[in-house]
Amino acid sequence: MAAACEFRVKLFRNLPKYLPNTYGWAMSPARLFSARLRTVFEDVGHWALSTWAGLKPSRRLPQQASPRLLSVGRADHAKRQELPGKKPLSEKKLKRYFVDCRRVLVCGGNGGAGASCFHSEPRKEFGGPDGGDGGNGGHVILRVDQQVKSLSSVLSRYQGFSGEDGGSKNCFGRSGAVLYVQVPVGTLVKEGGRVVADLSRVGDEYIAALGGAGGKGNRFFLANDNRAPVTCTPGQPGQQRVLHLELKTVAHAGMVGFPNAGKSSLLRAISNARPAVASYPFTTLKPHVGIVHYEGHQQIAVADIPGIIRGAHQNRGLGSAFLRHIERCRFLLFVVDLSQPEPWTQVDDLKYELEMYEEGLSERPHAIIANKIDLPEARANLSQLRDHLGREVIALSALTGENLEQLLLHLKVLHDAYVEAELGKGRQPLRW
Ligand SMILES: Nc1nc2c(ncn2[C@@H]2O[C@H](COP(=O)(O)OP(=O)(O)OP(=O)(O)O)[C@@H](O)[C@H]2O)c(=O)[nH]1
Ligand SMILES: [Mg+2]
Repeated sequence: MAAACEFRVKLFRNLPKYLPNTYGWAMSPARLFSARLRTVFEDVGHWALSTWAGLKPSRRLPQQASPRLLSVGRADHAKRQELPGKKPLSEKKLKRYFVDCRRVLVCGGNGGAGASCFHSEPRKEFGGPDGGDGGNGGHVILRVDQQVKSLSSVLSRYQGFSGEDGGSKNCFGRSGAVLYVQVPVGTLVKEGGRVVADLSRVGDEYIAALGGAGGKGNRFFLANDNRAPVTCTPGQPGQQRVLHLELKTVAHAGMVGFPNAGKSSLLRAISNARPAVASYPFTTLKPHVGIVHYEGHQQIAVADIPGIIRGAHQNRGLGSAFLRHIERCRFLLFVVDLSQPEPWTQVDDLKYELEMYEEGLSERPHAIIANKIDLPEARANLSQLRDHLGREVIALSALTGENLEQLLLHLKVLHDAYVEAELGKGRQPLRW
């Protein structure tokens, strides 16, 4: 099927001519990146299109073209990529699978009891105490697993494995195995409203409940003044805790915008994520993360956050609960519907809501994306928006794919700046 073909678009050496270099980007002539997506800009004459299977001679690149690679997707093409016969899950169903809060009762395993018995052998009257100790109960440990994307697989109660009882002939009981609970990256563990752990990196572990210590057998109590102790102790019960797990989606970039601004359409256009798109507000009910692939196996994770409206911090619309997913995003993309009158008010409102949620959140590195440039009223609003904001705005259309390459390039610039800053602080940058 033609739509399923992988396309690669070769970007000419003279790309800066067509992309306004208003960000002062260092447009390196070297290979910049290639995003593994399917659609191309057929309307840009200076872009040539090649597929591995069958090149149209008229569309072949000229010999002098540099081998810089770039490709981007287009929302309407993206829709056709869905596998035939496999119906995508509706947003409502997806929401059921996406759980970002969980209350969990965790109980460590109980310790095994110590044994009380005496050595018995023919012709050996006083064999002495030989009761072994009980095994320790197993801990319950929360462990970050990159494959787990929501807290839906986390149960409401976990009971750790108990240790075995001690036996005769100085046999010690086996300790209970550790019970691992897999949680997604970005899980916050709270107890009584207090944050006790922040599992933000792959492989992070937190001991949620300690296993109880095993009891002592009577052999343990053997002493010079007591050669035949009968005392043994029971195992201790495991620790019990009620924990609140909270997921904060971890992605490089977070898309923030009013409902219907086209965030989901944009994510579909630049990545393989498939959030639902519809013309009614609050279509998206849970965060979606899409991966944008660049050359050299570099990946940038972009999160589509449900729509935010004015007064979200007072629980209007879907409320501000989703803003916590933005907290972990390293940089933001403010998506504005350019076809609406006075689109700059959207940016102001979004920044205000972010600021009300957490001070300084709106100051994160960000870009302003003006979507729906294909509509005639949007074109008229663009210069006004630029004047009001006094900064560069990336005007594009998620529907037609117009100017998506500028967003992809800027995304890379933001990502590179983040990586540099993290390395400068001696920290490992987030890798998807
Ligand atoms: N003309 C035009 N329509 C667009 C464009 N992008 C999105 N739309 C339309 O805008 C409507 C809303 O798009 P969505 O992607 O669902 O918007 P959203 O921001 O994810 O909305 P919520 O999930 O409700 O927050 C849909 O009908 C899209 O087809 C665009 O670039 N041009
Ligand atoms: Mg949406």
